[in-house]
Amino acid sequence: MEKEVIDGVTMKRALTRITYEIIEQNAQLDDLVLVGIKTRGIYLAQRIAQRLTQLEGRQVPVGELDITLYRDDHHQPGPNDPEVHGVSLPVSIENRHVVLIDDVLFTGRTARAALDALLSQGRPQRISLAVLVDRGHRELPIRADFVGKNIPTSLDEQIKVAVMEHDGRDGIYIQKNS
Ligand SMILES: O=P(O)(O)OC[C@H]1O[C@H](OP(=O)(O)OP(=O)(O)O)[C@H](O)[C@@H]1O
Ligand SMILES: O=c1cc[nH]c(=O)[nH]1
Repeated sequence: MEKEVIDGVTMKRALTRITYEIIEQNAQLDDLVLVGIKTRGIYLAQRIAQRLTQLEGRQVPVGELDITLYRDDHHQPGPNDPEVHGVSLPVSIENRHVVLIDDVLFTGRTARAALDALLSQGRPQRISLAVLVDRGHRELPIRADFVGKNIPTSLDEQIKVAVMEHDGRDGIYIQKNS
């Protein structure tokens, strides 16, 4: 059974805070490119871009990465690395500051695959990682630069982020794997 741990209003506030932090760290918003990781990271990237426009009056390009986990058991960390299926970047990332955006950071394997995919497209000046939820249990030396919520979990739990655009509601939920 799933339990709501963060409601939609609090989730929106966390995204707004991440947006402010990105602004603070980027005097030159001209150099910024946001890249969302499928599925929900793409919607979160679009929302942060919209908020940036509202707050700063600037349009920031948003790209997409399609990365699928190849795991025997989707709920447990496994030995197989995620696979990159698609990279869609609206502008060159050469010498830009790329902020990768995902909903959940767990083992870090998706983020690592995303870094590989980005670096195959050019040489950004810098790559940062923004996640709505850091649930711990890293298997690689990867950390997020911008974190919406740290939610400590056990390995038999799963974090589900719901976004209005895909799930018809906003919120963060935790459920026990059966
Ligand atoms: O740090 P990791 O262990 O790699 O886990 C994090 C990834 O897992 C989820 O993706 P999922 O494969 O469930 O795809 P989805 O976003 O399309 O649901 C989540 O959206 C992250 O991309
Ligand atoms: O709990 C988890 C782990 C990986 N990906 C998720 O979306 N949730």
